[in-house]
Amino acid sequence: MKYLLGIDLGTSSVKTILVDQEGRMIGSETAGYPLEQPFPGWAEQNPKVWWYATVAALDGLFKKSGVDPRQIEGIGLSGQMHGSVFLDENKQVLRPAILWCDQRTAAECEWIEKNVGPEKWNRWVANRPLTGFTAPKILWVKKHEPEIYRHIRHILLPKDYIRFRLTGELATEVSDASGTLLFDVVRRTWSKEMFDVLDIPADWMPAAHESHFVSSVITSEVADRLGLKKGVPVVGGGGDNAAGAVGTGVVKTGRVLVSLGTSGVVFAHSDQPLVDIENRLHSFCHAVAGKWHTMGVILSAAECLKWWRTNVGQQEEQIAKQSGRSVYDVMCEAADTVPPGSNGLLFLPYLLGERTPYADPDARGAFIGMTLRHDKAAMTRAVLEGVAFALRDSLEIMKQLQIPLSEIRVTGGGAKSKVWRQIIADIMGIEVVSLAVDEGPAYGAALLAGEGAGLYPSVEEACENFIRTEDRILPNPERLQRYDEYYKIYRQMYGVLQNQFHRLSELEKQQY
Ligand SMILES: Nc1ncnc2c1ncn2[C@@H]1O[C@H](COP(=O)(O)OP(=O)(O)O)[C@@H](O)[C@H]1O
Ligand SMILES: O=C(CO)[C@@H](O)[C@H](O)COP(=O)(O)O
Repeated sequence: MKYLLGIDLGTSSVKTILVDQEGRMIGSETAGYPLEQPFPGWAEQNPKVWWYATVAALDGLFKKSGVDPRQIEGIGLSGQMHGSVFLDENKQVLRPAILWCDQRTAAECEWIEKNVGPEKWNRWVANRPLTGFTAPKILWVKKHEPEIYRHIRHILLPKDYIRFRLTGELATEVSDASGTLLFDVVRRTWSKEMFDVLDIPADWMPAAHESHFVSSVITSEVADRLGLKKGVPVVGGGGDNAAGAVGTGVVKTGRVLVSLGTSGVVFAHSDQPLVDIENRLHSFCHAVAGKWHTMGVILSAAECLKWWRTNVGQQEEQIAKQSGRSVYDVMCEAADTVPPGSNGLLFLPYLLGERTPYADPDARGAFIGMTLRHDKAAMTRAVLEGVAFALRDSLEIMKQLQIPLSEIRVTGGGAKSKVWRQIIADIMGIEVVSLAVDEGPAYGAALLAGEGAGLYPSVEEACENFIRTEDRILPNPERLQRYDEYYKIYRQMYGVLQNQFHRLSELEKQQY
């Protein structure tokens, strides 16, 4: 039997999975790491920590699965997008990576807005500048850390640092490159014009390949250390959402991916490049060769539930321990006893600022409409609903763009909750499908490795052969109607509170 390895470098942990050539999941292992927030709005991680976690997870995976690692025929990578890893001439890490949810680059985005403007950025890179994207981070380092900037010779995206440690090669692929603001998404190549106007050396970014392409093989040292055979190919892989779309079979028009990870994503496949000229959504390359996708991203999705659990979930932790269940299951079951609409309570999930549809680093979260009747269960339900309302904002834009939306496939940690899946179906008004085996981006990365290693003729065919749907949840018409009323109010709340959010952020920053 031949095996494939998928590695997904998430924001909270790295997940490694082993898949056999028939697409069956053989085993998985994760290793976590912290998110550093040294200043309000900043988010960083040390790339070396990613690598140590990856090696630890792979050691655990091989030990647990009992599979001889020498039977592995290909490796695929996926990971959190947009983060920047700065390397010097010796390919040493110069500073912690600045992540996708880091909000420090508002001034750099403004500069790009003034000096480039929508007509050019739509023509060159199909996307507007956003604080999470890579190029503004480079400009920030140039201005605030000139000593570091002087030493930069290479810039990598997070998963591509793992590729570098596995293979010694500097490379990326089109889906992740799309989120740098330096990539011509329509022509699937780097944009010389954007490098020139931002005065960023083009040779700092690595070669960008199609996602199934094998650009390199593992080094002998890595083969020896991990017990792999020499020369195992590593394919391009994908940004976590594009790889997640492959891993859930979102490789056809009409299928939509909703990801409930740290961030929340609504992702629609497209056969042609579809540029939202108003730039409300991202227009990126898909990890499927010659295909694209349109995507809305909220910065804090399942992270809201994690935040809520961390701060108020001690009692639920105890119950979970005693009953051998996940604390999230305990919390979601309690939320299920509360009627839709949480008895008139709304939650705005902008705990990390926001991206879609409000590109606002200083947006903040809120509970709105509290009364003495509201208890913890109602507030938990409001958190789940608030995330779903925020995702519906992206779906509404997709409807305006006439993107076909026939079925939602859910993935990410939050998708484990049937209660949350039902809320998504009832708020979005579209059937929500979960998968028999949901390993999301890591599985997509493994299937891409299978195409690259020549085990499958195409990743689309592998998806159709191997991905099985399990649970189908239809929207309940009564609840949908009730949620429509709540959504009308939800939509107004950001506009109402925007100025107050900004003032609060200013006051908080003054204390540092
Ligand atoms: N059973 C569950 N029910 C609801 N939410 C869950 C459950 N298990 C995990 N989660 C949520 O999923 C999150 C982790 O999601 P994941 O997709 O692994 O994140 P990332 O890829 O961004 O690191 C947790 O923080 C938690 O909020
Ligand atoms: O910024 C984006 C996509 O544009 C995020 O989706 C990141 O890619 C992080 O993903 P998760 O760790 O939440 O999966």
